[in-house]
Amino acid sequence: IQTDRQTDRLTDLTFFYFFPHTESASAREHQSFLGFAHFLSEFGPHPSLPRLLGVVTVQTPLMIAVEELEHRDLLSFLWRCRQVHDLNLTFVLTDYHILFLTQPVLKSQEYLHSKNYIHGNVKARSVLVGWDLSVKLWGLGPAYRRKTSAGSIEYVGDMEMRKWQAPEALARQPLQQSSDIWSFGILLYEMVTLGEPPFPNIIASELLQHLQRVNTIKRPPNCSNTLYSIIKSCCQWKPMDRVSLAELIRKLQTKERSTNDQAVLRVSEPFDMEKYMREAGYGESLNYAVL
Ligand SMILES: Nc1ncnc2c1ncn2[C@@H]1O[C@H](COP(=O)(O)OP(=O)(O)OP(=O)(O)O)[C@@H](O)[C@H]1O
Repeated sequence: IQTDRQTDRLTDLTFFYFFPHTESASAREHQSFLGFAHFLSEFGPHPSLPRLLGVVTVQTPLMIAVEELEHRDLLSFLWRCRQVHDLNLTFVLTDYHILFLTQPVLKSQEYLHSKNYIHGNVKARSVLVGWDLSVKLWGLGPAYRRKTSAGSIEYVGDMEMRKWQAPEALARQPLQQSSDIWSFGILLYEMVTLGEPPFPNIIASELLQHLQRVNTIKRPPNCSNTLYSIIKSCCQWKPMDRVSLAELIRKLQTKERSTNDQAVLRVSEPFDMEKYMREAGYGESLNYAVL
């Protein structure tokens, strides 16, 4: 871990995490911030993870500096892609983009799994998008919290994570690598719908019972057969029935070469943040500060 002596080398393409956030931050939170920095440094560089540029440890505010990805998180990027009339933002997404943009997410999952980590928080908000549409997987907070809870059974306490979680996680069983595959299927759903919340009509606390009945996620409107079949191969109730990571990467690569690049994904309804928060499950935890 580097010290603040390195900061003058950092460029303006740097995203900083600061500590403390509040004056009442405890010593435990201080340790946890440094622990998280150390956790990030253990991964080493990978093309599909944001680069850790340095950490200020010797004086407050403590800082973690990571490579900045200019379009920020994929969820807000998807919302901006709805505004096709906005001349400053001329991105239009097709199935091709979905197949192409999500492959780095799988590559970073593969890397984490090879190091015996489960990401546990795969969703559009955990993915960062660069100016050149490079994509990197972030959102490693829950993986760190699981590591520090020393092998106790991980329970998805946070309501706002539930809509992305595999049934076994909702049922308070330990996460498996294939739990990340389920969440990847939900991420594809978010992309096809340009950032709609998954399971919009189901209350997050009742999602497990819902999945017990239907076993998978409903086809989103306008979703192609190709994409829906990939989503379903990820979102299988039984972990062992889910497609493997290697197979999924192969599938995406093959489909990317043959898919229709013409049909632009669109959403007719204007975006409504309050509705999103409610339907994504944030409303139940009253955590409106997250976005
Ligand atoms: N390296 C980065 N480059 C650009 N934007 C970033 C970067 N890291 C975070 N952001 C932006 O800041 C927001 C908050 O990031 P942060 O990592 O604090 O998320 P969080 O809600 O705490 O996530 P978690 O689910 O990991 O707890 C992200 O949604 C994203 O828009």
